[in-house]
Amino acid sequence: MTDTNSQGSARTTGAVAAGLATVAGDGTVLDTWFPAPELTSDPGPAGTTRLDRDEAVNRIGEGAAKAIGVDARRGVEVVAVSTVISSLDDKPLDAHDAYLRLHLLSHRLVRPHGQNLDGLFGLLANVAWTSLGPVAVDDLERVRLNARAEGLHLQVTSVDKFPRMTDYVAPKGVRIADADRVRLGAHLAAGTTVMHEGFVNFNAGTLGTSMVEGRISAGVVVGDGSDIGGGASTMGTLSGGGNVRIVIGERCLVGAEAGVGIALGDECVVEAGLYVTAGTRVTLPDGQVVKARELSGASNILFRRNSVTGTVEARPNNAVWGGLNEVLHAHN
Ligand SMILES: CC(C)(COP(=O)(O)OP(=O)(O)OC[C@H]1O[C@@H](n2cnc3c(N)ncnc32)[C@H](O)[C@@H]1OP(=O)(O)O)[C@@H](O)C(=O)NCCC(=O)NCCSC(=O)CCC(=O)O
Ligand SMILES: O=C(O)C1=N[C@H](C(=O)O)CCC1
Ligand SMILES: [Mg+2]
Repeated sequence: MTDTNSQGSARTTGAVAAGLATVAGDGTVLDTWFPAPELTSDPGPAGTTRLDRDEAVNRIGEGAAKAIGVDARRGVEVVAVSTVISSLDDKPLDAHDAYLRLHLLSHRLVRPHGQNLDGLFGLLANVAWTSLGPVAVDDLERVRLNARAEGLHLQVTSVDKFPRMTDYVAPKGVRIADADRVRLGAHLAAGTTVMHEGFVNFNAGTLGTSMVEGRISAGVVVGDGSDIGGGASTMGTLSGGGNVRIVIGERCLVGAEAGVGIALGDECVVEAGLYVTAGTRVTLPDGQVVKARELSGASNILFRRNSVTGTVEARPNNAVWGGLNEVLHAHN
């Protein structure tokens, strides 16, 4: 089931959304939640403006009237905003704009790599994500005491630049066994199941039905019908020197504890426990040895480490792994 909502080449489009932003005492924007972002070809000038109470109710709903205002316990003010992105090709302007782009991904309005995210990390504050909502890291101990004073136990689920996706967007047709494992900005197509060991970073995710028991790193895209086995790794490009953008094609199986540092075409299998890096020397059926990067994007290959010789081999993929177990995806 390939997701049809996503617009892979939305680069000339803009976006508009009304949302609720949390602003710390020093003016830092901690987050912005946009419940119903929209793409538009006629967005108007880029930027964020504050909405008054009536405008907020009109654009966001009745509850917005109560949601906005000062929250003394957390030392923040919640404000209603309207954010416009003139062109998704332009880099993000500020934190509101950055949050809107993350929402566009998780709402499946834009596919990974379908918009400019240059400078994103620099625009996002490092935030304490708590059971009472976002808190400025420097205010955390004071807020903890404020909570205790009211008999509340403040839970801090993470201190990070990205919140978990499901606190902002819960896309339909998706199961996520452990919500902490999926960051806002993940793109999960209907039919995707993310098990506890799975992980999905921002600007990454699935395009169709998939079982995700391994890690989908920032920028990695997994095609329809593919399975990322338990603890499997897809090599990232943000840190550690990886520079190949990983794409997993359709109906692939990346075995448990395996890893991929090259793109896979369709119908490929990587044996459990085998990490295929771009430089791995791979023996082909005719005895020729090539670097795995030369096979990047090729279809119908089974990669395995010969358990007798230790040689990594690429063979025609005759391993009929049977495809996804439909029962695990049909009723998401
Ligand atoms: C690589 C494959 C796909 C191979 O499977 P096949 O069905 O093609 O092979 P097979 O039937 O086992 O074997 C076919 C022939 O090849 C031989 N053969 C197989 N692997 C070999 C190897 N590495 N080296 C040398 N020979 C090998 C067999 O002995 C057999 O020989 P003869 O023909 O002479 O008899 C598999 O081993 C594998 O790794 N599957 C991944 C499964 C997986 O990890 N799924 C994700 C689950 S996720 C999960 O489990 C979650 C749990 C967790 O969290 O960890
Ligand atoms: O989708 C599920 O639920 C899965 N359950 C299996 C399990 O619990 O072991 C693993 C695969 C997916
Ligand atoms: Mg077999």
